[in-house]
Amino acid sequence: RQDFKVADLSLAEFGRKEITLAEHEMPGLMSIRKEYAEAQPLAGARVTGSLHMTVQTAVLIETLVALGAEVRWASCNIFSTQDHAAAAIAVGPNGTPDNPQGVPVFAWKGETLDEYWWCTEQALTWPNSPTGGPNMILDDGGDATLLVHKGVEYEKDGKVPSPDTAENDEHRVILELLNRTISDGSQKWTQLASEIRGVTEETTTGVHRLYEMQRDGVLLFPAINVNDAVTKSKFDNKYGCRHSLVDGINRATDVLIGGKTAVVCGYGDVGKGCAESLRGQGARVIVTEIDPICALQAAMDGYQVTTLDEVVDKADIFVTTTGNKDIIMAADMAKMKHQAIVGNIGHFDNEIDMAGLAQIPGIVKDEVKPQVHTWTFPDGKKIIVLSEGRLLNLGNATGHPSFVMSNSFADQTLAQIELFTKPDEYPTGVYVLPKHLDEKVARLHLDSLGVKLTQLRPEQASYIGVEVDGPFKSDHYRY
Ligand SMILES: NC(=O)c1ccc[n+]([C@@H]2O[C@H](COP(=O)([O-])OP(=O)(O)OC[C@H]3O[C@@H](n4cnc5c(N)ncnc54)[C@H](O)[C@@H]3O)[C@@H](O)[C@H]2O)c1
Ligand SMILES: O=C(Nc1ccc2nc(N3CCOCC3)sc2c1)c1ccc(CN2C(=O)C=NC2=O)cc1
Repeated sequence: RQDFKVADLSLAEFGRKEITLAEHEMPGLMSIRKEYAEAQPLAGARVTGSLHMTVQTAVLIETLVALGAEVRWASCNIFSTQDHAAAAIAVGPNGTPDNPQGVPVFAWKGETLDEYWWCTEQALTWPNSPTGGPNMILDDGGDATLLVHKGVEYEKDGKVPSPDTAENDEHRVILELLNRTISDGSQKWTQLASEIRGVTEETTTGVHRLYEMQRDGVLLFPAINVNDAVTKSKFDNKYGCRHSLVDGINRATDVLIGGKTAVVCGYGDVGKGCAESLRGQGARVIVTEIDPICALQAAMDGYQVTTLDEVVDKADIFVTTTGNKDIIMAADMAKMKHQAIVGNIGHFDNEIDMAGLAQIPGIVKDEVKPQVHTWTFPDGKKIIVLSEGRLLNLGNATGHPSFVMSNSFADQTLAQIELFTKPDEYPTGVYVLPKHLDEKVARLHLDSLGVKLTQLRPEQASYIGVEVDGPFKSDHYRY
C-alpha cells in the first residue's frame, strides 16, 4: 500500500528541477543543512507537517530529513498544493515514479474538505510509531494541532458531538472524522498526543488559536510562535508582498504601471512593501490610513495620504492591505474609472465587497482568464477584479519568492530543533523564537547577498549594553 497520495507522480521530474533551483535561492535552509549535518539534531523526530505543499516547502521538508527527522506531510489549504512539488517529495531525490522513495505526502491542488481532513489525519497517523503518532508538529493555521486537541478532548468526554450540531461544513467533516476514529475506544488521539514534544506555528491565525488554547488551559504541549519572528513576519509581509504584488498584477493584466495612479489602502508592513513596489514601477502612489502614526510615516515617505472617497474616481489601480474588512465597497467600485484594476493582498477575502458588487442590478461578471474577471456596470463602464477579492499574490502569482520563504522556513527549522532537543526548557506554553535565533536566521542570509557585517568591539558592546555577538536589540524593539 502506497504511503502517500498526490495528483500525478509523473510531475516529479519537473518538481525536482524547480526544487533544485529553489535551493540556490534558500541559503538559510541550505546553510542549516551543512551546519547540522553531523549533529543530526532531529534524529528520532517524527514531524507531522500541515503547511502549503509548494516548491519552497519541499526544500523545508528535505532540510528536516537532512537533519535526521522522519516526516509526514499534508497541505494546510485545499488549493495551495503545487502538484509537481508534491510529486517530487513523494518520489524523493533518489526515487523514480515507478519506485518512489520519498517522504509520505498527502496533498493535491483542489482537495475537497473531506479529502483535506483525510490528508491531515494521514499525516498525523504514523504506522510504525509506538504512539501511532508524531512527536513534533509543524503547523500553518493550526489545523493539525486542532485535530489532535479535539480528538483528545472528545476521548476524555467519551463521546463526540453529533455532526448535526456542526456550525458549518468544515466543522461537520471534522466531527465525522473524529466520530469514526473514536468509536473503537482505542484512545487513538490520547495515545497519539502523549509523545508530542511541541508544535511550531507559521501564521497569525494559528498563533491566535494557540494563545486561546493556552488561555483556556487546554494546550497539551509547548508551542513556538514562528509568525512573530522578525525574520518571518517582516519578510513575509514587507519584502514578500513588495515582490509578489507587482508579479500578480503583471501576470494578470500586463498593464503598464508606470505613469498610473495607484491607491494602497493601509500602510503597515504589507502596505509599505506594496507602496514601494508600485512607486518602483513609476506609479504615483496614494495611501489611505486610519492610524495617524502610519499615515505620518507614509507622508514622510513622500506619499499623498488621503481618503478613498477623494481619489476613487481618479486612480487606475487599487490595492487593499489592511487585514480589515469592507475597505472597498460596491459603491466605491461603481465610481471607479473604466478598466480600473482592483485587488487585495491583505486579509482573506473580505477587504473588497465582492458580495455587494455581485448584487448591483445589471452588473455582468466575465472571466477574462483564471482569477481575472471584468465586472461591467449597466452604463458600460467596467472594472478588472483580481482573484475575486482573495489574495492576488497567491491567486494571480506564486506567492512569495524562495528567498523570502528561506527566512520563514529557517525560523521553522530552528524552532523544531529547539522544541525537540530542549524539552526541559519549554514547559507547556506559547513561546516566541529566542532573539539570538532570529538574528542567526538573518546572519545565514547575508553571505549570499554579499553583505559584510561590522564586528562590534567589546568596549562598544558594553557601551550599548549588549553582548559582542548579540542579541543586539531588546525584545520590544520595533524593526
Ligand atoms: N498576501 C500575503 O502574502 C500576505 C503576507 C503577509 C501578511 N498578509 C496579510 O496582510 C494583512 C496586513 O498585514 P500587515 O502585517 O501589513 O498588518 P499591519 O497591521 O501592520 O497593517 C495593516 C494596516 O492597515 C491599516 N488599516 C486598518 N484598517 C484600515 C482602513 N479601514 N483603512 C485604511 N487602513 C486601515 C492599519 O492601521 C495598519 O496600519 C494581514 O491580514 C496579513 O495577514 C498577507
Ligand atoms: O494560500 C496559498 N496559496 C493558494 C494558491 C492558490 C489558490 N487558489 C485559490 N482559489 C480560491 C477558490 O477559487 C479557486 C482558486 S485559494 C489559493 C491559495 C499559499 C499561502 C502561503 C504560501 C507560502 N509560500 C509562498 O508564498 C511561497 N511558497 C510558500 O510555501 C503558499 C501558498
